[in-house]
Amino acid sequence: MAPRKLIAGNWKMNLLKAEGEALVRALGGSLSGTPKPACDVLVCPPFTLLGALAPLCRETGLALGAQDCHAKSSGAFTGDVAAPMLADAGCSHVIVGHSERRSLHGEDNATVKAKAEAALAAGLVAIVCVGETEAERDSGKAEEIVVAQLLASLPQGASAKTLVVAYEPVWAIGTGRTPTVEQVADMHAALRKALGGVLSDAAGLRLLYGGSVKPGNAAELLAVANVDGALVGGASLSHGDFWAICQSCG
Ligand SMILES: O=C[C@H](O)COP(=O)(O)O
Repeated sequence: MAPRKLIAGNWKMNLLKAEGEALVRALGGSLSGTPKPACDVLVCPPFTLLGALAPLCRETGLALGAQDCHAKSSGAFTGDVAAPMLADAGCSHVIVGHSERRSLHGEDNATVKAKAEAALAAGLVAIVCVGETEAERDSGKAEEIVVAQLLASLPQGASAKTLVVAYEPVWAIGTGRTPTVEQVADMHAALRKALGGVLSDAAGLRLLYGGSVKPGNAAELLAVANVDGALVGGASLSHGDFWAICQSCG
């Protein structure tokens, strides 16, 4: 049986406290109404808002996640945040290896794997992101490249309960462009197959699609085989848009 869908909002470096609280209250209000969406809903605000939003999320049934963590559990790493600190702040999830971390902060697969292992050790679910650049897509080898990226980024000891994988084509992030449903289906099938070779419960692992998910394309993308949810950037900053995407799960 396919896993229950997960719609995750990655706020990136956006929203101040009052705006974040208003968004979480609005989402919580929608979640408590009917009909209930056929998905779990996760918000990933900036670090500074986690403490303030944790009680609100708990009250309203929203899951709370962070956008990154350090690979070490403590130490002299000025400006970084450790996975146990995120758990302590009330997070259940953390995104690691987002393409913006990979490209703007030079994070390679080994770093992403170490961060994901730190997340698991702290009791968090790691959302490991992978995806090809436009040049890699044009080379005709996108599936091969992304599968290799995933296998090199996977934490030791992961299971469907502790790991989520997000496929985000770099060229689709924030651009308004999306792959065809066939391209998404082929990539997700390839990722599921590769995961099947290393995890005994790969069938139950959530594989998210991310990259320009909007209310207008969410239903089509979420209906693709092996797509178990979405990682939403820009559209997660609007209650109306994000909630419409959640409702697209059925
Ligand atoms: O983490 C989210 C992705 O980077 C997608 O961002 P986007 O929905 O703004 O394209």
